[in-house]
Amino acid sequence: MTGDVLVVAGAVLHRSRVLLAQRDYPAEVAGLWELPGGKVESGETPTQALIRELCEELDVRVSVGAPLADVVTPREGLKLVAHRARIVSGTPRAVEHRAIAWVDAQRLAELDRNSQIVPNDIGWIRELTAELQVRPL
Ligand SMILES: Nc1nc2c([nH]c(=O)n2[C@H]2C[C@H](O)[C@@H](COP(=O)(O)OP(=O)(O)OP(=O)(O)O)O2)c(=O)[nH]1
Repeated sequence: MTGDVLVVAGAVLHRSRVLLAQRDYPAEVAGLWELPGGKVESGETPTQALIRELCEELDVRVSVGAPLADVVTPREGLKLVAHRARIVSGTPRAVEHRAIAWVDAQRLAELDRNSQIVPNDIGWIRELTAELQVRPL
């Protein structure tokens, strides 16, 4: 349907870790961790939007891979998808977030247990936790 908002997030993977970003706003989610990303703008593909967002938010160039299984629809008119991504150039830094962190499966599970993940992302985090456990250190 036109007018729907699509948000694309990146599961940036390196060996057995994924890059998480800590939100600084709004108050309800400030301090919680998410996959970086943002809204797909008109005329963009989700891949193009993710490349742009990760450049703006992390100051890196990425290549975009396969989507995670979970498609999240927190409310009507809003859909969230996540794609695996890899850094092809640059060193990530928190341009728009409070902090960023490379997180392994154990730390990811701990953040989930402690309710430190934004609620919409929990399906992705569980999928990633399982995936990171079988990736080479
Ligand atoms: N980026 C991102 N947004 C998420 C995640 N989970 C989740 O519910 N969201 C929501 C929060 C926001 O309502 C929306 C994306 O907003 P945003 O502020 O990151 O994106 P943006 O840069 O395009 O937005 P804007 O502030 O320029 O309007 O999706 C996630 O893992 N990553």
